[in-house]
Amino acid sequence: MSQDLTKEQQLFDQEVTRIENWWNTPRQAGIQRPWTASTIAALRNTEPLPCHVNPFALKLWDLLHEHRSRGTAEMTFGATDPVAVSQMAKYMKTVYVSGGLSGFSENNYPGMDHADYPWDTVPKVVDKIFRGQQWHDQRQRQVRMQHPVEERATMENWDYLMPIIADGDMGFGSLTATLKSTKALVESGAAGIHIDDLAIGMKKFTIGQGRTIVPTSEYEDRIKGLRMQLDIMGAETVLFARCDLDHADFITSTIDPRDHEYILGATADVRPLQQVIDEAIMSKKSSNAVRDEWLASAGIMTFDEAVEQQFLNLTKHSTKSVDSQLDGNAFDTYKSQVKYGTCLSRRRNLAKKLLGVNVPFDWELPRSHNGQYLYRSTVKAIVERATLVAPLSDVSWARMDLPDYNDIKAYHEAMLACFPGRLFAFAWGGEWKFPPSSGWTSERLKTVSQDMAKEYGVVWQIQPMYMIQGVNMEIERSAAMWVTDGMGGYYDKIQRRATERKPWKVDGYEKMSWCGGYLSDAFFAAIAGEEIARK
Ligand SMILES: C[C@](O)(C(=O)O)[C@H](CC(=O)O)C(=O)O
Repeated sequence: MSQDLTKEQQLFDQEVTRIENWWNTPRQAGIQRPWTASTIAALRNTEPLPCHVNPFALKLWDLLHEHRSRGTAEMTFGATDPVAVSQMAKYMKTVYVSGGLSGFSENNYPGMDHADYPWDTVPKVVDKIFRGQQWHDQRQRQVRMQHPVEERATMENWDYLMPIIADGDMGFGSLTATLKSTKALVESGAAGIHIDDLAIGMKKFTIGQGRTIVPTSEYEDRIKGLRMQLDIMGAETVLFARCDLDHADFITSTIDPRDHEYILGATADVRPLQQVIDEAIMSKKSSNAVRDEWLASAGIMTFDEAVEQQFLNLTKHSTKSVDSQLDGNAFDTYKSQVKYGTCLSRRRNLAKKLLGVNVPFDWELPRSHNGQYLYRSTVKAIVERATLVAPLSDVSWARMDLPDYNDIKAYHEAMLACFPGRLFAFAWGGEWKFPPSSGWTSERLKTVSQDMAKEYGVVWQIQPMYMIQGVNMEIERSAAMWVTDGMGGYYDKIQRRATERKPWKVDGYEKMSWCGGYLSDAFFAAIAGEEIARK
């Protein structure tokens, strides 16, 4: 390489200006970055590759904003098969690539969604779908161009090039893994990516206890990592900041004071939970039963609750001498002095000063086998995390399992109070019961998607993996039919119905257009020198 230092600096400065100009475009202007354009320029290649996903990402961005201004939502579901996606294009404008579904259907070692599949599983599925979409688009265009203009008006014309939103899970490890998986997703064709605050290797939704989140600071770093990689690539990819704190039972560490308010400790004089469980296992007792017993006896609560309990005890059992020292408003004073991010030791000191005694509380005692700390999830904590990462992300998403409608409402209202006009995403689940005790009525359920779009701006709503139940039922039906009715059944129930569909479907079913029959013929004809387009 030549050593023209002036030229090198000039090119670098030009790149910095290009980045600054890009950050001033309407799509980028709302993002508040903690780094400068020159930092990003220094992390770019000397000749950055064009980002082929950008038209799709901008299409997604516009679509979400159109929905926001109309008060409607894009409804889609997770798919891993490009053929299925080609049919979805008739009704929806985006497609979701679910990690759970990919791990279950695109993996040689399938299993429940513990995000334990190889980190490049989702990028590979995105790549497959992206290429499939391009091919369907090419196939349709070629069929249409075979017909004169006036005939084309009666033909189908689908937009197969639906922006893909991909599951980035928890970034799959350290920050460098987050950067790599973001890069792979963007290169594969992801117009949107979501990333969450679950702990790597600890995603577990199958049994009662298990959801583990990382500290706030680690979540913030993941969002920063993803955004920084998008900046390095010059990618318009939409960043969905998902927060999985709802129903979380554990947090991996106490390092971030912003989480201290929600970490649970034992207030009774008990032995460490894990020690008790280990002994139970040795003596062939049920660890679950022992655990439940321990939890019931340990006085598990947050530190603030322990302070309140101590305050109530002191006031109830106060003697004259204690009474004279204890301010009757001590707990209110305590509450007014602890703020978001006040660490445990300051809370302890303050409580001691106001109550005159040490408040018993130990968050080490309930730690789990893997060292996680017990955690109490609240809507307030979700809002705090979502608020923190909102300026760096484009869409907020509170992941809620078996959600309480009142929580959904409280979360979105709190966020909108800080960020009016914010875009939100929401994932519905499978086999949820929607009980009235959680704010659900059959009336509400009927229109909840539309209502959430209109009232809160939840513009992207998905059924992430569970639509596969519908697909399974169709396959089951076809399998039963084929086995009992054979070719006669296929002819009558599938072939005839597909080919006789009116109006004529470009997608197919005639002359094998759905599997590219026309397109192959066109290749042969063009090579032979025939004109294949009609006017
Ligand atoms: C959206 C999700 O990430 C997925 O992989 O589809 C899962 C879905 C689920 O387990 O219900 C998730 O929400 O974590």
